[in-house]
Parts: sequence; structure tokens; C-alpha cells
Amino acid sequence: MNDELKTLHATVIGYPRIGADRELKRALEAYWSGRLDEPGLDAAAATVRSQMLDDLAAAGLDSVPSGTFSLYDHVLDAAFAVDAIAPRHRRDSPTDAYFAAARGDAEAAPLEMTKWFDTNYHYLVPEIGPDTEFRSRPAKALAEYDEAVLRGLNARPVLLGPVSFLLLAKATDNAPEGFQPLDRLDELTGVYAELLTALVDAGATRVQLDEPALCADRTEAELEAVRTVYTELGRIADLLVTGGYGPFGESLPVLLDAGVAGIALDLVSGRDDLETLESHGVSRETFIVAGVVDGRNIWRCDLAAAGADIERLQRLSDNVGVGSSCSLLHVPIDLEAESGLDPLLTERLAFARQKLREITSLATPGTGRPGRPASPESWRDEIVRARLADLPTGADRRADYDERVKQQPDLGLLPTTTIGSFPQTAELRQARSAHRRGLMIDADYRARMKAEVAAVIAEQEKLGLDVLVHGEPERNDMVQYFAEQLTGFATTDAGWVQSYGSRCVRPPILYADVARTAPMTVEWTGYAQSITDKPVKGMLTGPVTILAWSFVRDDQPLADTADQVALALRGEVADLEAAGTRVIQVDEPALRELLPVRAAGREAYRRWATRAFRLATAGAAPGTAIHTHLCYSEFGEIIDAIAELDADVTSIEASRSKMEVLADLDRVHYHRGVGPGVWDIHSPRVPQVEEMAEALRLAARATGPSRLWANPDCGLKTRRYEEVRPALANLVEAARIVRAEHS
Ligand code: MET
Ligand SMILES: [Zn+2]
Repeated sequence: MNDELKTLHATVIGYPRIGADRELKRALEAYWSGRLDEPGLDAAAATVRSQMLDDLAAAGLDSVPSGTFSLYDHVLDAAFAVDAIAPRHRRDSPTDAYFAAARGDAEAAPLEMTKWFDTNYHYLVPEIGPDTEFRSRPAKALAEYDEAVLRGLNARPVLLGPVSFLLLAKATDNAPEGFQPLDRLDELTGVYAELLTALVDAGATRVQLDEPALCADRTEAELEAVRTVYTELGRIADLLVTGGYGPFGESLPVLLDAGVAGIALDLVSGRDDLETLESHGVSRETFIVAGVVDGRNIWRCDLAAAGADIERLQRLSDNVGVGSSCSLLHVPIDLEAESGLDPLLTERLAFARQKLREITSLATPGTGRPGRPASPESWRDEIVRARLADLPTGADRRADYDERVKQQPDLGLLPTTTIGSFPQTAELRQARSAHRRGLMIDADYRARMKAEVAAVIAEQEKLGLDVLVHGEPERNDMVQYFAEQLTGFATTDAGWVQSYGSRCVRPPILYADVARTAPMTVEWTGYAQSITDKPVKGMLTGPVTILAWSFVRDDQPLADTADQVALALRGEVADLEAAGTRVIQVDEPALRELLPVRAAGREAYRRWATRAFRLATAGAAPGTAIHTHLCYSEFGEIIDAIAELDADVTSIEASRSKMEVLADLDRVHYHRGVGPGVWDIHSPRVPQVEEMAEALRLAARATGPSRLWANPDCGLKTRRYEEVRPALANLVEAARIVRAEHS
């Protein structure tokens, strides 16, 4: 039979699990607040799982993943599947233990949470020590497998693979120096063997082990471990190993030589694997899932290009399937839920349900494989393109810092400030929503927001802060706020994706050339400045963060899109300056997030990301102080990039890591202003004067007192005034004490 006429196996790597209408979010929040009992939560979870199976069944896939539902996080589920529960989270009820690990409870702090590869999904970091006792706990995997089989589906149980599980974990606090979770791979492999046996005994003919950590750079020793583990586990079950988030690279030959029965390739961000596979060779029986449908972005698949990749694989194997590049966890569920989008945009989009159709269509003989239509001409903005092309070289460079600092306001030793937002009360949210729905006229809305700005300014003056903020009451979200005002962006009604646990976000869609048509923040910052003599900081979101928290067009390099966003921000910086703003903060909390998983891509990233930031800010006069703000710690790998932003002041999350970041900044000769956060705003606890003073002293010892600022770790929008007032009063007092010690 002609290859092209043969039906291909259609499958998907994973599916969104929060519910089409965010049913799981609501059930979880009701359960946590005591409004729903455990049977009620179980029932809601069962409904969501059933909805997932409905979607998978309706698409007509040849096999479907099972076990990908999660009450909170799939890495936490993996920890529970091997009983790797931290002793402080053990409770009589397994549900209590699970949520204690996820969110903490009265007795114990939760597991740490961190970002999943280069995405905005956060997973819980398992804690593994030399004494962690692994035990096989297959109940969840078996139950969900049975549910899918009862539906008449060809189900493939999914587990996070043992190598990735340990690489994503961290060592327990009391583990001896030098211990790494991966040291426990032998024991863990034994327990995975038991899990696989249980699934095979229940009738599973193939099991999917997700090994996304193999898409990062791995050492020889780690690759050797992969070889050993997969040789052993491959004897127990027919395994499909998936990666996602980039090419397997050097892991690919290792997996194949270990004899795994199947491999799922990410052919969106890991197309290099095609060549690796061609040069290494593969047995004709190997099941290869061509992950051509993008699991992370919302654009329709270019079926012609996908078809060409599929055909390349068919030359190597008789057992090629069609699938997604990774789990569809990162995309919203249904495009049909959107009514307000431009039809030209809608016809170019695919959410999870639409992506399943693309997969089955690619797998079905005789269906056409059309390419993707080019973007309409109307999406191009020649003016923006010309302005970018005409920028003189050096447009991203300011005068030397030493020159600038002389012209900037002298605020003395240890100035105090905040990061931007003040508490977002229910009343504020109601006003924004009423305005958006047309129930509050513009003039009333503006008056309401200005009253809030005035109140926030008054609070800060009373507290005695040095550089004030307007408080961001008008912002629903620091990216969406700008997306709604720039051309080239669309926002969705229901395009929710899980960020962590019950938290969902609705990323804007950046689909066309970006331009600013009017000032976006000047009214609020200008008003704030007009009612105080203290300097007010303008507040913008940086280009990298705007890209990181949006679905971004994939028809041109990210670097080009970043430059367009930067140009728009550059205009805003100029307008703020013209309105009398002398301090402008450009937030880049997501600078770390877009850092490529593999080292090879990092240099190029660093170049375009920092250039975009500088392009946005370098139009400012030397006398205008440019601040930036970063949070979500783990700065190690981007510390050079932070220095290259060339901001006059960098405020950075530091309180939980005990100011360690300052030493790192010194190492890269960062010698400009720095505001290490001295108040961990993620906790409702009000820090005392002495502990913040101690943190400032520590910081002063690390960098010298002359360029230090005193500020919290991040914005205050999730805190309440009852915490904010005393905490900021303490912060101002701590700065006063330490200032006195140095004069
Ligand atoms: N300016 C923003 C705020 O204060 C920065 C947040 S960083 C996640 O909310
Ligand atoms: Zn922050």
C-alpha cells in the first residue's frame, strides 16, 4: 500500500484537566473553603475526567492517554504514585496529605513550586532524600485506566518517567552534602517496575512515560542512567517515551538503543530530532509519534508541513502515528467558546478540541493537508516596520551609568519604594468589571480610579516612602492591561489555561504587528504625580514578559516581535517623560521563564531579550531613572542578562533566598542600584522591623550601602491593607535604622 494512503495511528500526549468551564477550579476552591465536602470534590473531579474522555472519544483517536487528570499537579501525582511524600505532609487522610503538600496547612509548609520548563505552568518540587522510601501506589493510574477502558477507549496509562521525576525533584534539607535525588534511581526503577506490572496486569498494552527532562542538556552519567532504566523497564511493558519542550537530542539514540517500543517526538520545537533519527537509524517496528500539532500554542497546524515531516518518518518506520508536540495542557479547551474574535483570527486558531481534529485529519487517508494561509496584509503595520528599520545603531544604548546617575534625583542613602501594585479590593474589581461590561460610564470609572490613586498616594506619604507608585488599580493583569491597548493583540472570553493548581490565566493572543495608538499609562501616573511632591514611578510591563504571558504569533522570530513591543513601550516611556515622570519601572518578572531549556539557545535569547528591554528604555533622558523588577527567583542562569538590561535600579526577589542574589550580581560586576526584596509578599505574615533591618545590613555588607534600595519582593495586589500598612511602616523604619548606622 502507498504510505500516504495508509491510516496512521492518531493520539495525543495529554489533555487539559481543569474542565471546559473551569469546573475543577471552582470545586477545589469550594472544598478548600469548606463549602464542599470530599465526596462533592470527588464527584466534581469525576465529571471533569468524564468530560476529558468525552472529548478524546469524540475526536476518534486510535489511542488516548489515561491518568492525566490531576487534582492539583501531575508532578505531585507522580510523587504520590511512588509514595514519596515528605514526612511533614503525612496525614491520616490521603486527600489531606495531598493538599498539605500542594498548599501547606496549619502544620506544614507546602512543597516549593517552580516553573515547568520554559512555560508558565508551575509544578510542585518533590523532596527526595537518602531515606525516602519508595512504594508503588498504582491506585490512581489503575482507576483512571479503568474509566477510559469502560468507555470503550484504547487507553494508554501515562506516568511521569522516573528520570524526569528525580531530575525535577530536589534534595531534602537534611540530605548529606553532594546527595542528588538521581542517586536514588535504582530503587525508584524497582518501584516503577511494580507500577508498570500492575498496569500490564490490568490489561494495558502500552504505557506512556513522560521524560521531558530529557529535552534538556544531560550529562554522560545521566544518559547512562537513562540507558539502564529503560532497558529494564522496557522488558516489563511496551513503552511510549515522550519528551516535549524541545528535541531529545543526545537522549534519542540512548532511548532507542535501550529498546523502547515507542517514542513521541516534539516536531514543533524539536525538529532537529528528525535528523538525529535519520542518521542514527531506527527499527521499522518502532512506534514513532510525530508530534506535529503544537501543544503549547494556539495556531492551526500547517498540515502541509506536518505532512512532509510525517512522510520523512514513514521512510524510517512502518509504525508512525500522529500526535501533539506535548500535552495540550498549555492551551485552552475550545475555540467555539469564543464569540468576540475577528473571523480572520478565528480561522487561524485551534484550541485543544480543534487540535484533536487536526490530528485525526492528518492520520486519515485522503484528507487534504492544506498549508497555512499567510497572515492577511491588514495585519502588517508598515509604519512600525519602517520605524524599527530606521532606528539608528545605538538606539538601545544610554549614556554611561556614571553620567546618568549624576543627573538623576539624589534620594540619599537607602531610599524606600514599593514594586507597583497596592491591594486590589473586591470593590476595585467590581468597578473594573462594571466598566468593562458597559455598566459604568467612562467618567465615573476614571473618577473612581483616581480616587483610589489619591488614597494610595496618601497612604504612602503617611508611611514616609521616598519613591511613590500610583498603585495600579486600573490593571486587571500586568500583561492583559497593555494587550488591550496595543494593536496586534486580541483577548479571549474563555481561553483559560492552568497556571498551577486551581489558578488559571487567560493569555492574550499576539497575532499581528504591534503598535501603540495612544498613551497607555500617562493619565494615571500623571495624576498621581500631580498630587504629590515626592517622585512617582511610572509602571510598565517589559517586552519579554508581555511575550511570555501571551500566545505569540509563530510566523516570525520572537526577537522581531519583541522589538515591536519594545518600540511601543519606548513611545510610552517618552510620553511619561514628557508628562514629568522622572522614574520609570519596566517589569521583567518573566525574563527567566523564556530562557531556552538547552544551553545552546541561551546566548541568542540573552541578546534579543536584553536588546528589547533596552530598546524600550534607552530613549529615556540620562536624568530619568529606569528601574526594573524581577521575581520568581532562580536568577542564577540569567544573572548576566539582568546586568545587560542596563537599568539604573533593579528590584529583585531576595527575602526567601536570604539575599544570595546580591553575591551573584556582584560576580557579573553589576554595580548599579539594587533593591533586594526584604519582605516576602507571598505570605500574609507581617515582617518585623528588626528582621528587615537585618536583611538590609546583610545586603549592605554584600554590595555596600551606597546603591541599595529598600523595597518588598513584589507587588502588593494580593495582600490586604491590614498587612500592607504595618509591613510598610516597618520597612520604612528598618531603612531609617540602617541608614543611621551608615551616616
Ligand atoms: N508592578 C507589578 C506589581 O507590582 C510587578 C509584578 S511582578 C509579577 O504588581
Ligand atoms: Zn514581581
